[in-house]
Amino acid sequence: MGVMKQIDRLAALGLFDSRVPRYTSYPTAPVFSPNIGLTSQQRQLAALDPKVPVSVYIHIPFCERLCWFCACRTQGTQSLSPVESYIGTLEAELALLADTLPKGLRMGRLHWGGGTPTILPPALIHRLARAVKDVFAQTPDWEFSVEIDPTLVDRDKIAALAAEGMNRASIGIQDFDPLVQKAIGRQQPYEATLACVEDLRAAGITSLNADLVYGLPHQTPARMADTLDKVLSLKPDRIALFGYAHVPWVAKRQKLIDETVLPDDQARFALAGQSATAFAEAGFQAIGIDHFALPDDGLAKAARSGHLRRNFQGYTEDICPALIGIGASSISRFPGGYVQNAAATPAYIKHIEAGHLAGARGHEMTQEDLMRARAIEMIMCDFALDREALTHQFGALTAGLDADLDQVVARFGDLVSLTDAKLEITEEGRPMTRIIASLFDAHMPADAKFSRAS
Ligand SMILES: C=Cc1c2[nH]c(c1C)Cc1[nH]c(c(CCC(=O)O)c1C)Cc1[nH]c(c(C)c1CCC(=O)O)Cc1[nH]c(c(C)c1C=C)C2
Ligand SMILES: C[C@H]1O[C@@H](n2cnc3c(N)ncnc32)[C@H](O)[C@@H]1O
Ligand code: MET
Ligand code: SF4
Repeated sequence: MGVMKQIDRLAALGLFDSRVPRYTSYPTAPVFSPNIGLTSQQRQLAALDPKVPVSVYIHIPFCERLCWFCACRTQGTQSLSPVESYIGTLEAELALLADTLPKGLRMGRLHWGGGTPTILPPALIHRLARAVKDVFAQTPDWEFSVEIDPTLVDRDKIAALAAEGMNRASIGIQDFDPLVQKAIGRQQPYEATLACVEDLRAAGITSLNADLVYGLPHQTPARMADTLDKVLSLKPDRIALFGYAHVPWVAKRQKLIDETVLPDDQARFALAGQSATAFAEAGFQAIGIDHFALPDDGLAKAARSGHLRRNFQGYTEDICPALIGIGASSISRFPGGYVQNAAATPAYIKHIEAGHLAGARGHEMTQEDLMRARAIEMIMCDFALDREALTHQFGALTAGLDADLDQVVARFGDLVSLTDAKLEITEEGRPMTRIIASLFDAHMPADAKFSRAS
């Protein structure tokens, strides 16, 4: 089928009109309830099995510059004093966690995200790392990943992170074109990014991810081609390519984006396709809806063996069943549900200073929720819903999906195939993945104002 024909068909099925979640969790964070908070958090932390290692996520909600396109929970600061005081609050939260968690719990993974963790000077990097390691002993195969802003990092910071054990890194790039950068309020020279990558490799980083965004103002095929060349010349192991989510009603700073120069539906679709082709030609394997990885990278191996998972950071090969989120707006995932810390930094600080943890919203999972969460995760990771595996895990409950499966087939026809064993999304149907996943979402709010599906 020609490109135009495929796009028309997908458009008629709602590709450009649908507003659906990205399913980094199910249920998604917007439907968490304020009735599930501190009490649930304390109970679920205390109930963790100390023999099973956890993942730990720490959120640093500060940046030196605020990029206009960005929908992350973060605030701009020109001074280090709120950052230093925030590290003190994280230390206090970690001490509260130590009082609540079972003794002997270890971490298999540590991730620092944001915002911009590399806003921390070396002394604060060491302080925070020490506070985490005081509470969580490390497993022998412990991994430590950090989100790096190439324009706000230097050799001393990289050396400090490496000394604390950082072995993976993710750098923000978004786009290298000067006109695009100007239109998103983000200046980032290629040379500075290259120097950062060289420093990271010299410091022993074996897995390097680069974040890119398509659908930004002024992006054209020619400018994108140049960005893609530059990104590939940095030799990342993984690439995340996100579709620009324009949600100025959520992220107020996006009001600075000139909507008249945003690529339209067809142009966005073409930019995504052009990028995927360039990555494939460079030897990258496509992973899920928005990631690419070299065949030897752990993410590609996990995808090939059916062990890819989805969490708040996107796709992962992380197998730890629990994730403890620390810091403002961080979400913890427990075997029985989710709890999110107070989202605004001042509110988060108030909770911790009052001497208790900061859980403010959440969701406790029923068996039905757990079954649907796994079904949606399978669709997002494998483009397939393995009915046999689900039935093996959840028994008769899985029959509750039959009506949804019929609806998917009725709506998407030969873009999917359904057998007793599994539902599969065809290559051509893949752009519809989030929309198909949403048909299994029993918590989808009627008035949802999510970002677009394409
Ligand atoms: C690094 C930044 C983050 C990205 N996702 C998250 C973070 C911290 C996780 C996250 N994103 C949203 C929520 C919900 C509630 C909240 O606390 O704000 C959480 C926990 C919402 C959200 N994120 C994006 C949008 C458009 C929204 C609003 C609702 C929706 O449309 O789903 C956009 C977005 N954020 C990130 C990416 C990669 C991305 C879009 C591709 C990173
Ligand atoms: C953590 C990563 O999330 C991506 N990111 C941040 N904000 C948005 C948005 N509005 N739309 C798409 N991607 C976004 C950037 O690529 C960043 O590096
Ligand atoms: N803040 C960093 C950057 O923009 C990391 C990615 S965005 C959370 O480069
Ligand atoms: S893209 Fe990174 S540096 Fe820019 S505002 Fe978002 S978190 Fe901060």
